[in-house]
Order: sequence, then C-alpha cells, then structure tokens
Amino acid sequence: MSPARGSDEWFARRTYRALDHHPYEVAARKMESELTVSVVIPARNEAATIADVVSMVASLPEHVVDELVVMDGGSEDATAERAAAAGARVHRDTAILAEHQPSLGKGDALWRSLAVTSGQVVVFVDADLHKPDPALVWGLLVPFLAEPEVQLVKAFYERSVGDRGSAEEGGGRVTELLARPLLNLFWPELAAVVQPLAGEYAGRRSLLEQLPFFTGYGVEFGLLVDTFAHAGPEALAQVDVGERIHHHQPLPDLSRMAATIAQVAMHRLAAEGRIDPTTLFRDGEIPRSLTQFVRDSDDRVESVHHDVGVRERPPIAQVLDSLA
Ligand SMILES: O=c1ccn([C@@H]2O[C@H](COP(=O)(O)OP(=O)(O)O[C@H]3O[C@H](CO)[C@@H](O)[C@H](O)[C@H]3O)[C@@H](O)[C@H]2O)c(=O)[nH]1
Ligand SMILES: O=C(O)[C@H](O)COP(=O)(O)O
Repeated sequence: MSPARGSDEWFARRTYRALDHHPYEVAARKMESELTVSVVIPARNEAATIADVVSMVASLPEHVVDELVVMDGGSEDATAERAAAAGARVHRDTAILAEHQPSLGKGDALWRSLAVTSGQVVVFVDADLHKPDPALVWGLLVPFLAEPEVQLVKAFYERSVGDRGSAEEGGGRVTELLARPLLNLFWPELAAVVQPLAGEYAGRRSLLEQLPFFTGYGVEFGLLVDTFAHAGPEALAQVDVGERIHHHQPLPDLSRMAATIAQVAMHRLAAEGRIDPTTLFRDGEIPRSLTQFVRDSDDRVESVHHDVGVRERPPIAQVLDSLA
C-alpha cells in the first residue's frame, strides 16, 4: 500500500452516502433553498427499460424534480413512445439546435438537452438501468444542498451482478481497464473518484453551460477533467447510492468506447500543453482510427477500421447567446 495522497483528503471531504439521508429531507431542503432540478435521460434503443427509469423519477417525492426530459438518440424501437407514455417529455436530439448536425451520440444529446431544460441543477440518468433506485436521483442532490461550492456530483455504486458476472467479478470494464489508470497517471487528483464514467451525475447549469461537451461516450471523462481544470477539486463531489444494474455492452463496443475516451485524454493533454501531438504522433495529429477484427462468412478474419475520433461542442452558453 502506498502512503495517503491528496486525493484521499478530497475523498474524505467530498464523499457522501445516500443512506445517511432521506428523500423527504432532500425535498424539504430543496424547497427551502429554491433550487430547481431537471432530470435528463439520454436513450437510444432502450425500449426494454426506459419506462421503468422514467417511472422511477416520477415516483420521487413531490418537489424533488421540476422537469423530466428524455433525449431520444434516434431509437429504432419503441423507446420514445414508452418514455412519453410513462410521463416524460421526449425530444429527438436532432430536432434541437438543428443547425449543428449530425448529432453525435450520447455527449451530443446531453449537450443539446441544456437548450431545452431550465433547472439550476441538471441530473443525467442512463436509460438502461434494471430496477433503478430513486437514490440515483435524489442522492445526487445532497451535496448541492450541503455545499454551495459543489458544481458537479458523480454517483457511485456497487456495479455487478445484472446479466453478467458476479459481484466479485464486478462490472465497469472500461472504467477499470482504462479510465481509472488514465486518471491515476495524468490527473492523480481525480484518482479518488470512484466511478468516473458513471452515467448518473448532476451539474449546476452555471457550470455545464460554460463547459465544452465531447461527443459520444467521451462526454463523462471530458466533463470530469474539465470541471477539475475549470473549478478545482472542491467543485466535485460523489455520492454512494447503493447498487446499480445495467445492460452490459459486448467487448468490441466497449473497446470503441475506450478508444473514444483515450482520444479525449489525448485532446486534453495536448490542450494543456502536456503532450505535443506534432512529435508524439506520426502525422502530427491524434489518430482517429481503431482497427478491430471480425470473421466473415468463410470463417476468415478480416479487419474493420472504425473512426473513434471525438468532436467538442462549444459551451452551450456561447451557442445560445449567438442565437439570442
Ligand atoms: O448514441 C447513443 C448511445 C447511448 N445513449 C444512451 O446513453 C446511456 C449510456 O449508454 P450505455 O451504452 O448504457 O453506456 P455504458 O456501456 O453503460 O457506459 C458507461 O460509460 C459511458 C462512457 O463514459 C457512459 O456514457 C455511460 O453512462 C456509462 O454507463 C444509455 O441510456 C443509452 O441509451 C444515447 O443516448 N445515444
Ligand atoms: O463503466 C464502464 O466501464 C462501462 O459501463 C462498462 O461496464 P460493464 O463492464 O459493467 O459493462
């Protein structure tokens, strides 16, 4: 074991437990503080689970949530219809800020959601959760109500069981094999964030509107390191919300997700002047391609090249100002 690090002190100060609180207490304190809260659920082909996630939010005590939006990322199944039937306002991501096309995955959907919501705190919740616990929403509000300095709150949880593996095997393959090692290497102050890729997190609008958003699955890693750079460690907090069970993507899909996150890390290290792409990469630019392998119908292995490059959407405040 290594000696204690600075991130341990942050962990001790900024780690909360939903168990120590109650949703009615949160509702009362939120009313007192006059904070308003929007919940945004990004969803693409999540017909199997979206209604349960929307219903979980709708089941929260009165006054916890002021607005509930599902961002439909072009689902080909009944996601949008089921979300609406369960009580959410549904937006198709491409219909928002339509001049910024195409809409590039989850990060783009979250970025666009800021243009159609108004809560002072925006809570993001994934749509692929099984038996979602309402603490995933109300628990995230606890640090905002306790500490005015807090601007971004990540959920953490036991992640396991579900439809793959045991609690011991655990989940979070991209987290454990890429995101956590990267943070420890390059952003050691963020090493104490238990679930850096958690899709359940909340930010103050005043922060989120000032940050760029990476497209696709780069959004969480980007928001985490950017919040740290923009506002420092005291702006971050995390909450233990119990257990979370989600749909597990196949390994090749997660490999592309990991490549996207590696891109985000390279972009930020380059922007901070900590690496020099002109000397580090052959063409002087961060390569955008990931080669994977598939078997064809003759049982031959062939390579497939995927573009895993990310784009950054500008801070939405700039975009909305230019439209005003
Ligand atoms: O183009 C897309 C792809 C996904 N989603 C939704 O985004 C959420 C998370 O996607 P998922 O495929 O379940 O991600 P995970 O494999 O669980 O990946 C983890 O790691 C990602 C990278 O940080 C995070 O975005 C996720 O929230 C986090 O759960 C789900 O509601 C999806 O329906 C979209 O809205 N649009
Ligand atoms: O956070 C992660 O690493 C991804 O969501 C993958 O999680 P899984 O290994 O539990 O599917």
